[in-house]
Amino acid sequence: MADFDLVVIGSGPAGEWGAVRAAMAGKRVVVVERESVPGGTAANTGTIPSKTLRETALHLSGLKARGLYSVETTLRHEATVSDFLYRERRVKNIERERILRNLAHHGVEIVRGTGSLADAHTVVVKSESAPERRLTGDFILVATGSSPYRPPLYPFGDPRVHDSDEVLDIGQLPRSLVVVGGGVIGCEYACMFAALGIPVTLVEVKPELLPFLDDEMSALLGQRMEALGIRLRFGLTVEKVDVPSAPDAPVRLTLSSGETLDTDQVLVASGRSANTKGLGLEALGVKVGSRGQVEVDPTFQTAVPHVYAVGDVVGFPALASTSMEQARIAVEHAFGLGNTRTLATVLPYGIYTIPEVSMAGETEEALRKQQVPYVVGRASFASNPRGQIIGDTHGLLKLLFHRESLKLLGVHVLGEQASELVHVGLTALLTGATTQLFVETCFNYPTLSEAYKMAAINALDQLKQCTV
Ligand SMILES: Cc1cc2nc3c(=O)[nH]c(=O)nc-3n(C[C@H](O)[C@H](O)[C@H](O)COP(=O)(O)OP(=O)(O)OC[C@H]3O[C@@H](n4cnc5c(N)ncnc54)[C@H](O)[C@@H]3O)c2cc1C
Ligand SMILES: NC(=O)c1ccc[n+]([C@@H]2O[C@H](COP(=O)([O-])OP(=O)(O)OC[C@H]3O[C@@H](n4cnc5c(N)ncnc54)[C@H](O)[C@@H]3O)[C@@H](O)[C@H]2O)c1
Repeated sequence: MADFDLVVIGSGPAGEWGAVRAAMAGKRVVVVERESVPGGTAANTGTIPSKTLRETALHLSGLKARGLYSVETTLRHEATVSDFLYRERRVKNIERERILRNLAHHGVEIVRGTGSLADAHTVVVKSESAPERRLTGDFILVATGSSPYRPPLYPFGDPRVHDSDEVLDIGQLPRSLVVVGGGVIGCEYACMFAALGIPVTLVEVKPELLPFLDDEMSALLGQRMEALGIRLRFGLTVEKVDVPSAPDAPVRLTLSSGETLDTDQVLVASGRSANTKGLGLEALGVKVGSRGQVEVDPTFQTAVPHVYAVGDVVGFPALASTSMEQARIAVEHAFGLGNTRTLATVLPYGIYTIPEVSMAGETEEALRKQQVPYVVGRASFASNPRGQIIGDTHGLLKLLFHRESLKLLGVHVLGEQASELVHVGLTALLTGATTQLFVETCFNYPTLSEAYKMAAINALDQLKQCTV
């Protein structure tokens, strides 16, 4: 008999929730983690730290007060790096403790060390502080996550050049910053540093920000980022990086256009690679892609039936939210638990820029491509009493409905609380709701959620079907 029913490699959101789901069903579970702290990217270098820093940046900058009092406040005081990082350190420690409690509460053992697969049922764990261990399991869950991709052009290791892990260890706030990559990480950090009053330039090789967003929302986000003081340079890449030896001298980046940018610090956010190196997956017959991502079927089973892989290690969408769900589905599939067979068909995206953007379902561009007839309903936060009260007058809720059935097809929000607000629309999408749901629902007043009713009425108005 194997030592465990399930051996999990990695204690990020995928590993934690996969382990807990199996343990809740009475399975014997062990989690192998190579770091001295649990929680992976989500707790330590990604989700939780960056979202905490966003709140700190908003607080230190007094930015929220600007909309309320129409005053151009500068920083409440000259923020130091320890001001900036103080809450980030606190919140991530609390999250690490929560994970340890959660695993202990469900009787999940944690083994410290780097895991690799010796065969399809055996994980070898190596660490500098303990003898090698061999853990056998009926099933193996690979949840090893991802790491920042480091293009060879950049001299990482220099205190002025960071990836998204190292930016959490900066010695001092930059006097100016160039962010390379206008993906989610690049946009979120560009906004945070700009909110602190730091001049930020963002260089993105594509012609727009976050092309998976609805075009209107992507353009609106770009406008709001420019209003925050961020210089957006699209369709360009960095071709040369000169880092002078004098620590105070600026770093010089030469762009593909020939333009040069002198900057105090650089943040490179040009994608991530899956953590599969040294795991021994290929030797077992498990396929991995160009950035290391493991190939899985919709139940997250690899080519080796009792080896599953979930979270960032399988690539897109590479979110903490989806990683946890993938782990639940994999474990339920492995042990024949529950009824869920695949990941939900509609997934939300929450982007914690300033302002936030969130979406679920289809974009206008996708509907046009599929030749689906649709009508758009918009409600601006400026015409929403709560929007006026909180001073967020640039926000927008945009709903896409099928032109004939009036079924909701897509929800897009930009503004304060967008990543929370989207859930009303997400639930409506998952239940196949139409405009009727929003028109007939009594929303709390004054709230931003009430914008759903206004957007639905706006859509009906355009079809001349308004009944209210
Ligand atoms: C800056 C940033 C901001 C983000 N913001 C958000 C957000 O707002 N919302 C959102 O949903 N997602 C966000 N993400 C993405 C999110 O953090 C990841 O999708 C999520 O952490 C993936 O979870 P995971 O469990 O697959 O991997 P990870 O969290 O990376 O955990 C993997 C774990 O496996 C361990 N490990 C790796 N190899 C081995 C080995 N051989 N042996 C033992 N242990 C090993 C690692 O040490 C790590 O602890 C963000 C990411 C970044 C970088
Ligand atoms: N709120 C959230 O959900 C959240 C927040 C942060 C990160 N994440 C996750 O983290 C992952 C990684 O994010 P990321 O932003 O690093 O990667 P990404 O792949 O999403 O974006 C990288 C961007 O860099 C650009 N780029 C690549 N090389 C370039 C170059 N040489 N010059 C200029 N631009 C270049 C790409 O065109 C792309 O837009 C994402 O998959 C995302 O799911 C999620």
